[in-house]
Amino acid sequence: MSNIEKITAEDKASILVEALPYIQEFYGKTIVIKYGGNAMINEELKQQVMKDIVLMKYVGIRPVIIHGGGPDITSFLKKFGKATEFISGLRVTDKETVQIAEMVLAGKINSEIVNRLNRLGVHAVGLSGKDADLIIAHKKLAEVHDGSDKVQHVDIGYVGEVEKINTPLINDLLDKDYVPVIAPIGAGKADESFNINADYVAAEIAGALQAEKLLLLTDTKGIYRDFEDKSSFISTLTQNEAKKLINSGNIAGGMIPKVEACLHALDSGTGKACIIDGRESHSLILELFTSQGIGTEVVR
Ligand SMILES: Nc1ncnc2c1ncn2[C@@H]1O[C@H](COP(=O)(O)OP(=O)(O)O)[C@@H](O)[C@H]1O
Ligand SMILES: CC(=O)N[C@@H](CCC(=O)OP(=O)(O)O)C(=O)O
Repeated sequence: MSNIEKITAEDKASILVEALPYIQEFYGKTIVIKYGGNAMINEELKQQVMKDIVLMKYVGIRPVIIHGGGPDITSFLKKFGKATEFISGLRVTDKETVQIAEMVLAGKINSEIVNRLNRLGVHAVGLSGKDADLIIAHKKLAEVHDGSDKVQHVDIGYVGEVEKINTPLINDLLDKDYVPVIAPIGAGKADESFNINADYVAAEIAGALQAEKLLLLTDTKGIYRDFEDKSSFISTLTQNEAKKLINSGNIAGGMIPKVEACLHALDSGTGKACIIDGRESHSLILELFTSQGIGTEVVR
């Protein structure tokens, strides 16, 4: 007999009733979810994440999905014979790379997520930053930390920084009951495309919408003081500690944009920002509808 079969009818009812205060708290609220490429591991997990989003929608939450797809971009670059390089968690992006990134993010991953959500009974709409100028962007330089207080700025090509979000478009879609699914490609003013780290896009959108929460789904339990030491898990990370850990190199690679994104989202009016484990079954509904705090909450 599986564990779920051992749960009595009374247990099942009390699990549902325990969710009631959280359902009331989030009813009508906007929650921005960043669905990272490293959390898109297998069919079962992908489908669980989709079901969690559908459940959120059906209990009256306004979910907005920003997706990544870094590992898929890397494997397509390889097929085209192109190498991958990251600087401070950002992909070095030449003209061909931005075309491939746009093809993979807007063409492949976005439509896959939209289709899955629609099959599960919500009306999802896929957008890239170019649709109705959803994301206007300009060039971003990478910041390289060398352990001292000095920061070096490095040109990494067609990597963008968000300049403006078409907030009314997202609100219109939410008001009409659609679930927006957004690919992190920015529209440049000279007709160029920009590849933007999805964490930054999610933060800008969470701020623009004054979202209740920003949830970043990734492939670790959250943030560690020392990534090699699993006993150094941090459940609440302050801005001061974040800065120290980035400067010392303890927060590195793809975790840097995530932490910066959380701090920016909080600064621009998002209620809460959390990094949670997208590899854990139903991490979204556990985070939202139970008292079980999972992941790392970033605070000012
Ligand atoms: N201090 C840290 N705590 C947790 N993860 C860290 C830390 N420093 C670096 N990382 C790395 O950041 C990764 C998450 O970023 P990334 O691979 O870009 O994920 P995603 O595809 O979800 O955006 C983790 O898998 C881990 O390797
Ligand atoms: C500039 C930059 O790094 N862009 C990212 C965009 C995709 C992304 O953010 O994907 P994940 O969320 O899966 O990491 C990239 O090219 O990988």
